[in-house]
Amino acid sequence: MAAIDLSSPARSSPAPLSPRRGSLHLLLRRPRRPSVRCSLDAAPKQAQGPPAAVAAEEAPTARKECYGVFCTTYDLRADEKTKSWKSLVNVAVSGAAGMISNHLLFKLASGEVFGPDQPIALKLLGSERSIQALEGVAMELEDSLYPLLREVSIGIDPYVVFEDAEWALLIGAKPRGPGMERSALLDINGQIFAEQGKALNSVASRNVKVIVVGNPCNTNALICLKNAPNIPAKNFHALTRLDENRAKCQLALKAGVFYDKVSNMTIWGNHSTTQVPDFLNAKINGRPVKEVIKDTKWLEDEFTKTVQKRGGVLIQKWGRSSAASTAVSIVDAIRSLVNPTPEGDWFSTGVYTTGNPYGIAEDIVFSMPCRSNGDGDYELVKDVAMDDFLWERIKKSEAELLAEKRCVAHLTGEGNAFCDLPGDTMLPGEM
Ligand SMILES: NC(=O)C1=CN([C@@H]2O[C@H](COP(=O)(O)OP(=O)(O)OC[C@H]3O[C@@H](n4cnc5c(N)ncnc54)[C@H](OP(=O)(O)O)[C@@H]3O)[C@@H](O)[C@H]2O)C=CC1
Ligand SMILES: O=C([O-])CC(=O)C(=O)O
Repeated sequence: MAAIDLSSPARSSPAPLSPRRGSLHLLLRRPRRPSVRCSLDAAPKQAQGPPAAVAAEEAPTARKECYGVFCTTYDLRADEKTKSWKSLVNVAVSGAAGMISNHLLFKLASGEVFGPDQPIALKLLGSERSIQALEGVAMELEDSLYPLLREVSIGIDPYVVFEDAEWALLIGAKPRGPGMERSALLDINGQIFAEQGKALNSVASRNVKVIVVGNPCNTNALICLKNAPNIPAKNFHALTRLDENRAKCQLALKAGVFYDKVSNMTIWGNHSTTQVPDFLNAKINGRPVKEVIKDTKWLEDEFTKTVQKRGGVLIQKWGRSSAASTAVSIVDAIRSLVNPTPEGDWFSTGVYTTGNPYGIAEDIVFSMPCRSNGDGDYELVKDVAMDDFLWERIKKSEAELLAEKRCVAHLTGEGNAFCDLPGDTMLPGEM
């Protein structure tokens, strides 16, 4: 159990009668469920009475799961300002007390991700290790007075925290420590993602969109989707948007243009040092990169390696891995799915390969170029050029992912694991 004192006076004090802007729930183990909610779709009877009083009458046992003064609810439809808002979106975040989340959560709550008329419920997953810190995160969210942030809950059981999640941003994962074999990391983190996949399968929205950030993110995403057979495999993503952003930045620097002039940037493959930043299809000012940057040697060697190892160089400078830019790239990844892709452009995301038009091995999670019409779904881009240089590198990343997959067969329901990982491949942060 989490080290939380549910009998503390702060949590057992009566719910306040004055309306509040949000609610914070503390979620522990099944079968406890929060039943006091702040909702835009409040039932009509709630709309008629004093909201806090209704909550107190209907959910006496829920009170103990609330956190201090946050145990209240109210009818947002009664408020002129919020009447035109969309209905609440449920966003679950794991590793919510970690560094990336510390940037991301405030962006989500501000409205810059889902839009200014999209109220949001944040469901934060921590662990016994982090639950105190998570309370601190939730308190900071409350103190930020974000109008769109209508519900915050924290907990350590994914079966509770992921309930009804429409987005699951899976960030929490054990970092690879000194001397730890990559196969051990795959196993430890794979178990986390297998459990979270099962939890999503049981309790999340049937159309939940899942973005796996925790490394090794491609194989973690594969494990997660294999453990969630009732959720479309297409809904699972491994975050490679940070790599795309890094690649755009390097091309812009070399061409002497601002980075908004770089488009059609694909990262192919694994979020590792075998990833392939594609300069064959990318464009600068609408022209093929190779027409603008004539230094082919730079593109093939320096550009490719710089992008592959950017994370590691940053760790050497900072002493920790990219957190702010990763959070920004998660925002970009979500925005690319909830807004139509600009005409002629695309974005990169690690997705399930089954049915891909490129000839990449089926049944792995591989970063590829995608477009969206803004409904949360995507299509793979078909008209991309391929040459020997690009294809050779794609095959190397594919081989790495196939080896990772063999290594986690025990977690994907495919028999006994057999680990023969290529020795020269690493996470971007390892070098
Ligand atoms: N795909 C990408 O582009 C990128 C991915 N990453 C990856 O994102 C992940 C999170 O990074 P960041 O937020 O900086 O990391 P932090 O170390 O700050 O946070 C990671 C969180 O993971 C959780 N965790 C889960 N299991 C364990 C475990 N066994 N041991 C320790 N912690 C665990 C912890 O939360 P709790 O105790 O609550 O579970 C912790 O708060 C890492 O895997 C990192 O490699 C980082 C940058 C880019
Ligand atoms: O290896 C890490 O943890 C960091 C990482 O993924 C990156 O910077 O791309």
